[in-house]
Amino acid sequence: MPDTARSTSSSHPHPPRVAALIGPYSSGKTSLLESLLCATGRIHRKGTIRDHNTVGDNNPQSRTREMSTELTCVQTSYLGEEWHFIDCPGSVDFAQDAREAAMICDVAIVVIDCDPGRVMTVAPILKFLDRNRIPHLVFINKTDHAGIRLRDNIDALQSISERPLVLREIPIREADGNDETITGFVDIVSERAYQYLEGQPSKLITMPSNLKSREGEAREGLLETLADFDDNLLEQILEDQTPAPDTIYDNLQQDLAKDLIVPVFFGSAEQDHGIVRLLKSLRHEAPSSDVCAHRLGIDPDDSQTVLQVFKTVHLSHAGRFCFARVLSGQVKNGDVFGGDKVSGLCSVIADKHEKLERGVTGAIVGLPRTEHLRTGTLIGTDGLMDNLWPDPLPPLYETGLEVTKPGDDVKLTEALRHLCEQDRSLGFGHHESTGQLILSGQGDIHLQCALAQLRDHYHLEIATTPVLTGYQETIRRLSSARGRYKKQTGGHGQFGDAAIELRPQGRGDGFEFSEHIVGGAIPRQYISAVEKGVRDGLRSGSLGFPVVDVAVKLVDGSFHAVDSSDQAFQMAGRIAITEALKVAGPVLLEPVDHCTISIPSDFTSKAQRLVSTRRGQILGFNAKDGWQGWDEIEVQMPTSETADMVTELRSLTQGTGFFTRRYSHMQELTGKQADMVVSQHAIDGK
Ligand SMILES: Nc1nc2c(ncn2[C@@H]2O[C@H](COP(=O)(O)OP(=O)(O)OP(=O)(O)O)[C@@H](O)[C@H]2O)c(=O)[nH]1
Repeated sequence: MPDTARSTSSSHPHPPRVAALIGPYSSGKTSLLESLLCATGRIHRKGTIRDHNTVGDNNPQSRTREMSTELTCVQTSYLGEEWHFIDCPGSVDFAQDAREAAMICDVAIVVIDCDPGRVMTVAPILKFLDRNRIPHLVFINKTDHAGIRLRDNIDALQSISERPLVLREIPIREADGNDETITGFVDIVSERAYQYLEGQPSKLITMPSNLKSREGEAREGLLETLADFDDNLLEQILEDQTPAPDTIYDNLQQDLAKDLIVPVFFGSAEQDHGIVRLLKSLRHEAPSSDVCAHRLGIDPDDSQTVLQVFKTVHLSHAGRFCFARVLSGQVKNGDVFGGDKVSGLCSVIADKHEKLERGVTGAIVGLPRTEHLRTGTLIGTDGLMDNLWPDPLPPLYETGLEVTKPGDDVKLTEALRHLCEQDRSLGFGHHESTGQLILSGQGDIHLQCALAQLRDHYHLEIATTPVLTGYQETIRRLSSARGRYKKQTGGHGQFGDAAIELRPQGRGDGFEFSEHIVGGAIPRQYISAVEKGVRDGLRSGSLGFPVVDVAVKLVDGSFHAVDSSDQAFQMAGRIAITEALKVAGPVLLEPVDHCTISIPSDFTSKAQRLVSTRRGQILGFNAKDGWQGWDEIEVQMPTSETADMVTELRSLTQGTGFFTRRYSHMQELTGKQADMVVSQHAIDGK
């Protein structure tokens, strides 16, 4: 295969390096992995997505959905150097896995579709890489179609990338009917031209004469960008000197390692176009693992062995199984990390685990049966270390869960704990006010995959239920009522009599109980029983919901020397409050969330419309801090409207919009909507 980069190869091969294939949904990451593995000899025949026989996407969920739902790590070697490629899911539903993988990689290969209309979908990924200073390059995939306009893609991409893009090659085109197809490329550092050949490596050809000026222009652009970060190079350019190729390569290597530039390549994973070009650049320019180690806050020359765990799975044959990158030293069986003694160390090649004697610095290793390690753990043989690992993505979508077989609750809790360890962006818990068991995640597909795992791996039968809203009720008017409880059934009777006044309190002021009993109308020992009865009665008001923000004053009553008891006064309190509530102007309260919606500015007006159709109130909007080209809208919106908002928000914003939410306050709900809630509640309660 022709060497499209430097012909000199380093006399000291690099220790293992890690490249994460990351990018929007369906941009071709799994196909690119297949192509890279074939080009490096790890596999001899490429599988296809259509035939469900690719190395990546090898779990049942991925195969069925024809989309990646989890990470695939594969080890290979290229020209004597070890590489670990990680195919990351592209769907926003599985973004957590992609983020964890990006954190430990030496370079992220951002794979995008060759479609300027879809470029925006990569914006959140670029933001994540930029914010965490993760070196990355772009591979524009699917350039095998006719009529491709690379320039439009690059312009659109530059408008969302904080780092300057550096074009590494330009296309050679040939007429194809009314359109043109890309038939090769010119490497603008070596200034060599290559023609793609079907099923074979690209062929070195003479540079087409009509491309010379375009190539010169592109090269000038590349040098100018590099000179922004190197004064010597700037001087050479100003003095009209031609920099030596090694100077350019050194700049490319250093600037990528410092995450100052984003080199751009193009090709076709399906046709194997541009793959060797990409591999050669990775070989020469991707930083070593010490850059990643520094980024994660450790000294790679530390005398201890240090591991960063980036993925946890639960396997039937290996218990809790952690994927970790060795950031310093060498890991071997018998080493102790915190409370965990390494045993059964293995390499990870997709779903195959092979015994490993030692994992050297830079390598990805598998650690079976761990007790204490979790995704995000940074740990050395001397113990736990401080960590710069990002927080998990906040939940955006929810469903209610119920086991259909009685007695499965404990098993379900354990299974959910496993799933949430595997994917930190999943969560579960009982709703504070409704008590409903809620599973939360990033979107509908995310939760569907979790449910499929509960069914297939944990053999649990689960029903999903709509998320209940924690409605409450309160009152508008003062009222008063008397509750008399009297039973005479021979022998000891029951007698309690309590008169109360009920008044509304301010929103959020809660419940208050006081008494103004004079002349011993109710003996003191029964007053707390009345209060208990009142509190019981407030659990379900006249609309059927818990009553809040009311004050009750016990003002009068009577008792019987023999028949009165705690129980009788509790009943009296309960009757009194039920009667008082009926005439106090009951009103429904619904919970309201404060949401911060983040969207690229192009979509701000669409997002504002979405807020108003969902009964939201816009409190203001601003440019999103540190996110050039993005806005942030502050909103108050009923909780019942936010539960599934992400689906609509994504469809309006090419999958880029997201939000955070927190409970804000309760607000009155009246009219038709309130009537619907009350009548539905009455039906459900029956
Ligand atoms: N024409 C063309 N199609 C491609 C190319 N690469 C991938 N595809 C097709 O694009 C679709 C998605 O490819 P995948 O490799 O599964 O994409 P992905 O990025 O791994 O998908 P997710 O991980 O689910 O985000 C499949 O139908 C591929 O056959 C390419 O270079 N050219």
